[in-house]
Parts: sequence; C-alpha cells; structure tokens
Amino acid sequence: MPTLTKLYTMQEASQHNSKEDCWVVIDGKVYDVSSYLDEHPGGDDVVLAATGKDATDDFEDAGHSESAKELMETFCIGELDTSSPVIPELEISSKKQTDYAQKLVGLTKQYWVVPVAVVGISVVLGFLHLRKK
Ligand code: HEM
Repeated sequence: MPTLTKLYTMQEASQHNSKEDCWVVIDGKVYDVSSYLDEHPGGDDVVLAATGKDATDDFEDAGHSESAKELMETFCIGELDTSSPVIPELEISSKKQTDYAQKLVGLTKQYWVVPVAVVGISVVLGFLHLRKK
C-alpha cells in the first residue's frame, strides 16, 4: 500500500518561523517542533534560527544523540517538495545587484568631498587667473 506523504515547499515551510509555529527542514523532511521549542536542551533560539532553510548541517553540527534523532521523528509532518526548487543563481545575482547598488549609494555619500573640492579648487584657480590679468 502506498504511503501518503505530505509535501511542503521550502517557501511554505519557511513561513512557520515563530515560537508558536516553528517548522524545521532536516535531511529532506519537515518537522513541526512548535510544541518542543520550550523543552529543547539547546534553547529555542538556535532552532528558530534554523527555520526557512535546510537545517541539516546545523542539526548535524550540534552533534545530536541517537535518542534526539528518534525524538525528532515524532515531530515529522512530511517531506520537502523539491520538484520546483528555487534557482540559487537567480537569488545570488539579484542579491549581488542590490549589494552593488547599496555600495554605490555608500560611496556617493562618502565621497561627496571630491566634487566639492574640485569645484572649490576651480573657483580659487579662476580667481587667481583673473587677478593676474
Ligand atoms: C527536530 C528537531 C530537534 C530535536 C528533537 C532536538 C533535540 C535535542 C536534544 C534531545 C538535545 C540534547 C542533546 C542530545 O541528546 O543530543 C539537543 C541539543 C542541542 N540541539 Fe537540538 N534538537 C532539534 C533541532 C535542533 C536544531 C535545528 C538545532 C540548530 C542548530 C539544534 C541545536 C542544538 C544544540 C546546539 C544542542 C546542544 C545543547 C548543549 O549541549 O548545550 N537542535 N537537541
């Protein structure tokens, strides 16, 4: 008999990112850990920080025990739908664009002195030139 596994997109899972409603995605599975947050020995903040992304590495890096992994399975509500993945390149390039735009704005703010100095020097030179005549 086929098993019915509920599929969730990362976008959907990432909307559950609060203390009252917290989902994490680990190893292709989606876990609703809302009821466990207060009891989590590592604290609720680390789990909350692991929402909205693939938290497999974070989970593994914390060195969870076998019993922690067994407990985790009791919170499993489905699997990650990978059929329409977000194209990472698109995200990165759009992020880069905003980064450049922000840098440009920063530079213009920082280097306002340059055009002001150029104008100032031109005025002084103009004055000197007129006086010579
Ligand atoms: C389904 C989700 C999770 C369950 C059931 C769970 C369960 C546990 C348990 C039982 C421990 C105690 C040590 C052990 O037995 O291994 C623990 C520790 C810890 N967990 Fe989780 N955890 C979950 C998710 C996460 C996530 C997503 C993170 C993100 C980084 C995390 C970070 C930590 C940390 C840092 C500790 C170490 C606390 C310490 O030793 O001071 N856990 N967790």
